[in-house]
Amino acid sequence: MSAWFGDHLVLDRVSLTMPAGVVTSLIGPSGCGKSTFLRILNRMHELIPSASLAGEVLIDGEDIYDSARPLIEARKSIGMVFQKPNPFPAMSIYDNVISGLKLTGTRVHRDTRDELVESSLIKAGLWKEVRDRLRAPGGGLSGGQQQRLCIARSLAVKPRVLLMDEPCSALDPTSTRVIEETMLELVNEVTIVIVTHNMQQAQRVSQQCAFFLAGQGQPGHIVEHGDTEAMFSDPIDPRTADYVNGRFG
Ligand SMILES: Nc1ncnc2c1ncn2[C@@H]1O[C@H](COP(=O)(O)OP(=O)(O)OP(=O)(O)O)[C@@H](O)[C@H]1O
Repeated sequence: MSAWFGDHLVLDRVSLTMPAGVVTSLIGPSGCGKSTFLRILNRMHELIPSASLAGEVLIDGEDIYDSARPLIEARKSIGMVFQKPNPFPAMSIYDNVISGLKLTGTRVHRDTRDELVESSLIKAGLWKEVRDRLRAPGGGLSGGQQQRLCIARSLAVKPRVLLMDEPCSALDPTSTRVIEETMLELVNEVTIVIVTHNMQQAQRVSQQCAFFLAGQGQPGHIVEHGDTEAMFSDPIDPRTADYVNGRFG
């Protein structure tokens, strides 16, 4: 993929395979295009008026940008969780979980709705804390709980891929740990791609890692990608070594 804002090239011919059943982390200094890359993966980049792109995003060999494929299909199969938890604050916890179904036009029979809410909250690691107050507003939960509610909302649509843009950067260490555990449990059924500035987090949660970098006035590109452990212990490129060891960025 290449991506622009106006005539500013921000990603230059970036290519990455993110295998199913694997957590891939995207690391790199601020402004190198990680979030842009992530937003391209579920067609959110095109919501910005000046944004354009070239290339393709293949899932099972089919391009999500194929004009014959409805946009809603990509949004349903590729969910996203943002840096700042964004549940609907006045909406109940229950309704928050199923809100994505309405937005994507997914019909779920009344009888199975309770089950779906429960299973989504269990998968997001929140069920035990909210089972007795499902009708309370989502905005009444702590920051970490709200983020897990957002994960449950994404999971209720049964996505194949979950994109996470610095999902723990606004959270305390305990909530962060719970979300990291949730990610490791989910990865068997949902492929996860996470942007993180936290090198320990990248090492804890991801099996594959990609290091993005943009030189002065240059577009972002991938310097190196591969097995996370190898990238941290024995990187190929000296710039990767400097970054993962905290010498810049
Ligand atoms: N809406 C926008 N309009 C114009 N330029 C943008 C927009 N969003 C991002 N950019 C530019 O695109 C480049 C990549 O930004 P992006 O947010 O993808 O980087 P990032 O690596 O995710 O940064 P960070 O780690 O700080 O979140 C930057 O030069 C940024 O200024």
